[in-house]
Amino acid sequence: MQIMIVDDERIIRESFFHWFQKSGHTVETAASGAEALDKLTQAPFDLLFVDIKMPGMDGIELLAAVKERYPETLVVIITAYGSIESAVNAMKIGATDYLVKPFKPDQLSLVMEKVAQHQKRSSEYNYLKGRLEKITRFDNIIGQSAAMTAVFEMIAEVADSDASVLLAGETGTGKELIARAIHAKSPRANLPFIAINCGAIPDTLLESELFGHQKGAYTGATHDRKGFLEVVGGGTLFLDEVGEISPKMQVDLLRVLEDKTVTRVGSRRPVSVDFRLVTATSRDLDAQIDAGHFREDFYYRINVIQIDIPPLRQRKADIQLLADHFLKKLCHETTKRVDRISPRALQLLEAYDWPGNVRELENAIERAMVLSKSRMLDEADFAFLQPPGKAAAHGPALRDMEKHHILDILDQYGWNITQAAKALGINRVTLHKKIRRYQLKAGSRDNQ
Ligand SMILES: Nc1ncnc2c1ncn2[C@@H]1O[C@H](COP(=O)(O)OP(=O)(O)OP(=O)(O)O)[C@@H](O)[C@H]1O
Repeated sequence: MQIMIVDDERIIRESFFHWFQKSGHTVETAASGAEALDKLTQAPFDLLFVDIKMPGMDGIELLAAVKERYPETLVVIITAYGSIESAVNAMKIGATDYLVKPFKPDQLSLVMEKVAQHQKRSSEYNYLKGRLEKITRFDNIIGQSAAMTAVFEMIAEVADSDASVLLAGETGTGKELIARAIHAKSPRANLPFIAINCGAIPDTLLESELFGHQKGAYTGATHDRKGFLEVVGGGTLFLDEVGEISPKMQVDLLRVLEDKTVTRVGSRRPVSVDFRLVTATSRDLDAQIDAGHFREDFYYRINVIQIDIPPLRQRKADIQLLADHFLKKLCHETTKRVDRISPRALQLLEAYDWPGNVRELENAIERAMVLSKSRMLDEADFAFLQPPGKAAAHGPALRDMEKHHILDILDQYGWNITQAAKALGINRVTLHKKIRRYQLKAGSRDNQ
């Protein structure tokens, strides 16, 4: 065990130190409550022996602070004969046991037995908690908020059918993960799952990727090639950012969905196809329809069932679970031993806005872990997260200026993404990312 002795009397610290070191424990000492708290921020401790009477912060105050910040750390109170009452009070606020001075080694052994029993009970508790955690995850999707539980239920309900599903949610909310879960729970689970990000591929390439082409259809088409609509062969086709598909291709896809046949580019011979369609969007398709960028008939075809995935800031109950999950996952993938997040750091994570949602949380945990020097991630490890509202305190932030400039250019080019991206000197994918990040919409200038 990692043990710390907190006592202002050097002789007590030293006698404990030798006794525990002989028993094979790792021991640290601190001469005051403040020193103990400082050491706790540097490394985790399993057990603290704390003298009640100390100048400055006394043992009871230290106990309260430890229980608040490090609830898993056990505390044994050391008290003088005659002040047992305060030791009993200490037990009420979370001490595991108490030891009366002066004491003999076998009394210390008895206390250690009690500590061991306590640890056994808490590991049983953690085991049960682990089992509960299994219930709060659904096919690798973590969540315990009411919103995510409703999403899990929807997945289970729709998986069996062949109905087209539209997943609507901001970037990084887990749409692809959910699409994969729908496929994994469906009767098509043993057939391919193909994911295509329609926002990242130029239109002509997307056409040839989806529909395939006949030899000679264009320069460079040196042989016949099947598109994904054929290759998917009975499986699930996931079209991410479906709002980016051009109106022409929407018509072509609508035909495929109605006829269940596909005609390769440059060919006239239709081939039968079979697949289940799952699509996702981070944009408001209703607004896109109103703006004339998205076809209503195609929309109804892909949106037989819609699952809305709420942004992370609207399901704070999931943050701790997700943060622990990523911590465990990253620990497993690296050699770094970081296994806890301090309660204050968690408070900070819960207060943050998460514009990039779960993906941003995963990246934040990874970044904090790489830089952290202790086994526990603390508030300071997440200093790179801008607290909500802080940017506004110093006039318009760079972020706001960028947002308004992009909106100006988009309006100027009638929301033609290709032309606006060119004018801004960035590529289309980057522009789409910024539109999503700033949640820009046609006509949203009026609400700025
Ligand atoms: N509920 C969750 N549980 C565990 N991991 C999650 C969860 N939601 C998202 N993730 C993880 O966050 C990352 C982003 O998820 P995903 O790619 O599914 O989001 P998305 O909504 O499809 O994003 P985009 O719209 O940008 O494509 C992935 O690494 C994914 O594994």
